[in-house]
Amino acid sequence: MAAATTRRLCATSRILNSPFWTSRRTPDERCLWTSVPKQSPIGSEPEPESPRMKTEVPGPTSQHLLKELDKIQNVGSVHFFCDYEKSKGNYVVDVDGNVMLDLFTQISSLPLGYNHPAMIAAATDPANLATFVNRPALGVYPPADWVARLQGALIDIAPPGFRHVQTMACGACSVEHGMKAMFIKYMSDRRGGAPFTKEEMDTSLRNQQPGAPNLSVLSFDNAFHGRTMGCLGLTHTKWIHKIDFPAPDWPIARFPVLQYPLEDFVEENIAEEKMCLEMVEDLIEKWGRKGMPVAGVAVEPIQGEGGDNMASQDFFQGLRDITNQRGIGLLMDEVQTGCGATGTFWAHEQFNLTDTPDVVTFSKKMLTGGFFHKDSFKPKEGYRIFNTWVGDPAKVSLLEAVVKVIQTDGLLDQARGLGTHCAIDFNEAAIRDKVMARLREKGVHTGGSGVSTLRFRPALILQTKHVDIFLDRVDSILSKLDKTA
Ligand SMILES: O=C(O)CCC(=O)C(=O)O
Ligand SMILES: NCCCC(=O)O
Repeated sequence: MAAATTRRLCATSRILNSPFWTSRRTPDERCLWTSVPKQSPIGSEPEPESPRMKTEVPGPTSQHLLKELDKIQNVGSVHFFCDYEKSKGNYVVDVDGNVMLDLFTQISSLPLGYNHPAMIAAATDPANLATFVNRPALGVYPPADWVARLQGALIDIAPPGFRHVQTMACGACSVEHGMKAMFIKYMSDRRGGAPFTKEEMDTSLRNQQPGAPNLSVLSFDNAFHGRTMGCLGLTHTKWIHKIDFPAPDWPIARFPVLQYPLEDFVEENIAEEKMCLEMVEDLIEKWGRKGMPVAGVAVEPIQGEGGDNMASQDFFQGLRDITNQRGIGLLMDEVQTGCGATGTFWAHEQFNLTDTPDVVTFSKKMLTGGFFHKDSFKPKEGYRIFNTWVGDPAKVSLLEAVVKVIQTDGLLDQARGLGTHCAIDFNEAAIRDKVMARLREKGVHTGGSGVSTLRFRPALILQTKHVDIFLDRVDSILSKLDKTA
């Protein structure tokens, strides 16, 4: 009994102990949002009142489809098949008719839940038809309204201090090109404005120096920045993501491992963060001596796939100071934390940095990938940050609708504490997995992360009543675990 009770208390204190906002929360605040779509999603049906389970999950229809899909591709990651027409608001409906409260929302990528009327309206607006039908090579043939769309959907909600944005297709693509922007800036600074030499141009084609310089990017233990080959060099969560793939010998620093409750471990946590920052400096020196200078540092404001690991604003200010002093880039990866998930549009706003990061990447809830960057990180030549699509205007028009809802419904004003970005640590992965499975049986869909963490990634339209449904289910599950512990 005592062990499970401690687990529960730890979970609660973890949620309530974000290092970012201790000053503006009270102990009984819950992380919730209180806005809902003004109309019902598709058709006239409202969001379901509560979960309704008909079968186990995956149910028979999902299991049949899994077998069929397995004939075409690996299905090792598939949880269940969904009915996206019937899914509404905070509820996902699977192909067996199970109605589940969705607190994971397609790995954190549905800003307004399922079938939000504002998004349906944008998708069916005849004025958007040409955008949906004709996917342009945006970097070469942008549509006439592209500047206005970038302004309305992206620049208007850019983190403070940013006026430049580059769209991309997905999160990894965004981080990959964000890294390129840091390399371009690093080399351009060191060239001091001189043009490329013929030797640089020729050697670049054969992956040789000086055209292909031996630069590195520093990342952190338990970081997740995507799965393309460059991004994988920064990703250190699970071996299954990395094994068999060549990876660059780039420096990896310790990400602070804070002790909770924060107020009981003030000195220890300060010392931990200081040690991590010293390690960053040491690694930058060491890699410089190895002939692989560090051109930038990549970090998530909250490590997402790695288990919702957080650090204080002092730690992030420390990173900004170190990178500025050394003339190298700071890439803040907001793929999972951006678009209001933490109660501000961008999580790093809560760090009150004295200078902005150089690059801020986004995707997931933003629907389009991309990155904001400082003016000085805009390449001087075309085709350097480029591919055929460089994003998709159709996604940007949906994002415009999302941004309007966030603003008109005041979703950010109604966030408490960490907004929707919450997690619970369990002592063991097996217990976390058991709780997640029991929650699913009771109609609440959550996600795992880190070693033994259960994460919540609901839509921004989550209300108190949804949090109550979760708490009711989890209490009953934990009290049963108490009895068997
Ligand atoms: O699970 C996550 O946090 C990251 C999801 C993702 O982008 C991936 O697994 O490639
Ligand atoms: N990074 C993949 C996570 C997917 C899942 O937990 O289902």
